[in-house]
Amino acid sequence: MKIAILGYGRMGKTIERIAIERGHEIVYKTSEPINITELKKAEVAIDFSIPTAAFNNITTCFKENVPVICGTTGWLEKYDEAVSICKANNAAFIYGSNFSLGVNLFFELNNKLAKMMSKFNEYDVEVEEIHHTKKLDKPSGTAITLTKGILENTSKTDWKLIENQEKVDSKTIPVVAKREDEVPGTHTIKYSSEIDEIEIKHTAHSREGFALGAVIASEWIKNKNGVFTMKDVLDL
Ligand SMILES: NC(=O)C1=CN([C@@H]2O[C@H](COP(=O)(O)OP(=O)(O)OC[C@H]3O[C@@H](n4cnc5c(N)ncnc54)[C@H](OP(=O)(O)O)[C@@H]3O)[C@@H](O)[C@H]2O)C=CC1
Ligand SMILES: O=C(O)C1=N[C@H](C(=O)O)C[C@H](O)C1
Repeated sequence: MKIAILGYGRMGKTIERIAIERGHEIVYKTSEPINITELKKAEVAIDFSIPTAAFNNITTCFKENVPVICGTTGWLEKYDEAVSICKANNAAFIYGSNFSLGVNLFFELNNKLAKMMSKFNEYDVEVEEIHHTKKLDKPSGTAITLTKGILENTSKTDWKLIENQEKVDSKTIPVVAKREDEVPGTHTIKYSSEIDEIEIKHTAHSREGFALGAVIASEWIKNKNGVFTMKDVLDL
């Protein structure tokens, strides 16, 4: 396939390598606003850019009828608007806060565990994410997806990013975001009672899984219209 890479940073470069290994051609790569003539050479665009650029990038692709895989996080307040523009243009779109197979399995496990734990009030839940110090957004998109999974499956009603070990009320999920040198991405869900703790954790060892998932999603979306998720791609 002919692929455009929007955002040629850490992820863009990893995606380029994996896409070429899988027989694809990178026809356009940029770290600047889109050049439409260049974009039109592509059969699919993969956006791993920055929070302030993602919405413009993906909606430009919708208008030019280039399917988009978007992994950029930190712009989700505009997700619903993006979906409307996608549908209005009969375009194709996948946003994923995390494209790795492991994390998408972890999302399912998190939902199931939350549902199970919802019957037991003696446990408090906490979400923690750790990422490298160059990450622009906080909490991570993955932590937000995990938190939404807990909200959908328990009686919790809200979440809050905790900066200084502050306490939250019993209806709110505390989300802790830590930044450490080169960490690619670690997410932990912890249920604690007076008696014990139950913890599930996903640790990414590199960016390979995110990039491979994004390339697989771009292969999957070919000849499709509509708004999809990695759950559709992986048939989970
Ligand atoms: N969904 C997932 O599985 C994953 C998502 N991510 C997310 O992907 C995004 C990118 O991460 P990462 O590669 O580590 O970040 P980087 O900072 O390494 O890369 C971002 C790139 O986007 C460029 N950029 C700036 N403005 C634009 C623009 N208008 N259009 C296109 N590109 C632009 C930056 O250029 P410059 O440096 O010149 O500003 C930079 O090269 C983040 O939001 C991150 O959270 C990361 C890993 C996995
Ligand atoms: O910025 C990153 O690096 C990552 N961002 C994504 C997120 O915000 O969840 C996915 C992954 O954890 C790495």
